[in-house]
Amino acid sequence: MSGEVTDSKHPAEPVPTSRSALSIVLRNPIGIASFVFLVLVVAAGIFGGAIAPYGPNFTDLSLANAEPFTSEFVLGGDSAGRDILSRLLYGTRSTLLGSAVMLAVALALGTTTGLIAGYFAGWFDVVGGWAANLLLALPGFVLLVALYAVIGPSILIAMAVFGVLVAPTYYRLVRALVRNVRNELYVDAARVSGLPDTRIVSRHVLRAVRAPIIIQSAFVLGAGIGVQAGLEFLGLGDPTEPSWGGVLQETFNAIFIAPWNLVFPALTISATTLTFALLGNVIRDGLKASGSRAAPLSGRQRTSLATAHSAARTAPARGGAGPIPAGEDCIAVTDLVIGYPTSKTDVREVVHGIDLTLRRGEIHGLVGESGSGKSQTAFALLGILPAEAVVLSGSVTYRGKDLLADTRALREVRGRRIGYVPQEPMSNLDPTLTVGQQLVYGMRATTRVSRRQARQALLELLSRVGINDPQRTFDSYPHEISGGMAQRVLIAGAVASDPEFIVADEPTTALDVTVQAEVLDLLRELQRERNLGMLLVTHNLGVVADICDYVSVMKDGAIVETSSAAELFTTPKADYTRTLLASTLDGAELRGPLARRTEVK
Ligand SMILES: Nc1ncnc2c1ncn2[C@@H]1O[C@H](COP(=O)(O)OP(=O)(O)OP(=O)(O)O)[C@@H](O)[C@H]1O
Repeated sequence: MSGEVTDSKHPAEPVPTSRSALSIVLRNPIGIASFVFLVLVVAAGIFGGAIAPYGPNFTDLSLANAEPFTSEFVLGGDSAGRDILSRLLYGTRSTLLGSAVMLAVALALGTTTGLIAGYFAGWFDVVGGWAANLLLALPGFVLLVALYAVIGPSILIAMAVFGVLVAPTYYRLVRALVRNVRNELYVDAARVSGLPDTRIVSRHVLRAVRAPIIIQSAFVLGAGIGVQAGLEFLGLGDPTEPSWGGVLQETFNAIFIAPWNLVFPALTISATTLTFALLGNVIRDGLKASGSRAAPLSGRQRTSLATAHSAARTAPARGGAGPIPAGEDCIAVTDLVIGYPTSKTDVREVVHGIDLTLRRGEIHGLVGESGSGKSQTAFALLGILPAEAVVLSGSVTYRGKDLLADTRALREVRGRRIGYVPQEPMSNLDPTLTVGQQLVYGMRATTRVSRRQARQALLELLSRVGINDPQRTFDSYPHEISGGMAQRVLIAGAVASDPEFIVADEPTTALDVTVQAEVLDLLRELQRERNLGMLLVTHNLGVVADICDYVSVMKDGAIVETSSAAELFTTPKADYTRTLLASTLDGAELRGPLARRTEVK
């Protein structure tokens, strides 16, 4: 086998999900080329004076407008007889310095104000918005040219002013990002936990804005070099200092005498500008890829991973569900193995070859501690595993078809013959549509009814699932109904297509205790009325005792015991089941009252 297979107890190194900008650059050929080029430019900026063959103002009039590649002047001479290569090398430092000043000003001004406006909003946000709009509306280049009369030939001051003009782009970016982050629940949690705003900003908010700022800075640096060269080309730089734009101007003036001499300063400026843009693109693409979940494997990679994995497996850890019955009225899960790739050749197994049989008319509980693989099993049955998950082996057989292998068969039965009740009712409703719109849409996608018929049937169903004012709920948006109502709505949606089976993934976890009991009653009633088969995923043994007929106990991705609910509670077979039963508080001895403190210090 090409790669090592690891199990959940010995996980391999996780696929990295966030990387530094430098490591992203060094993993990409364009990134490496850009990085090397920029290192050379910076080296030229630092050591330019030492490596230049001549001084910046060395003049040999006999070499005025000398052609490139002469023995004296490698890149030719300008109209005053100065070496173009030496002047470019000397000019690199001022070019980089100018761009660095511009970037520092733009970053300091734009990022700080964007942070304050995004985080605290209020009047600062209003004033900041106006100021940013005003600065963006100014014609920057023209303004810099006009400023020449005031500030004189100082390219550093001109670039600092340009930094002020660029600051609004940072302001807008940072403000928008911070506004998104400040509404996140983890920021609220940090706030209520008493962290001061400065800590919240540095710990949570800055992290979110760091990557976009780096990307933006690459583009801004490129633009800065172009603008600086443009100003110097127009003669607004210091005439006594060599600069890239200055050399461009000098060679441009002699374009009809020595046209080739223009090529090298032009190439230097455009290649550096382009390199910053490429670097920005590489970092952006890299961060996008690493910020998303691990990239799903291709079909071929999945097949070879599954084949290699099957070969490496020794014995399936089957859950003891007994022989799998053939027949119309059941869903049979056989030897299901699910894993998550940790690389292209390695996989972490999270479900280890389980067997499970769901029959119509029965509620089958799937119980186990958190992380034992209950949801993964339920998702596999519905074909809604995360994109990066791989079904390494096994089958889910329904009416003679393997739903894992036959996607068409899966599409035909999912939502029609097998309904789904999710764990988080609110996040499973689209906030932009009314409850009625999405219920009608869902029902018409799975059954052949007119809009009017669907509406009528759904209003009756809403009433059946215990919603007091079906019409009002039907016309409401999800945020206008309670969590309990939302779960009833989803249950109504799941049974609207008259399915044979329902997969319910912890359907009461997100609800309060009284509503939980009502929803469980409702599920039991609907199951009996419609002779439904149900897979009920739960970590609550009380729920199992309440409504399940059969139960499978999962531990570490394997089923350790399957039996009737009555047997499970009276004669549990597996040690783990006994531990699980012993760990419930129900029936435990009451603890005595707290001892009074008699001593007062
Ligand atoms: N997208 C994913 N990538 C990698 N591993 C995952 C992913 N989703 C789930 N897992 C792993 O699969 C295992 C089983 O997860 P699963 O969600 O099925 O547990 P569960 O029993 O339903 O737990 P809970 O009751 O807390 O929902 C866990 O170890 C989990 O870390």
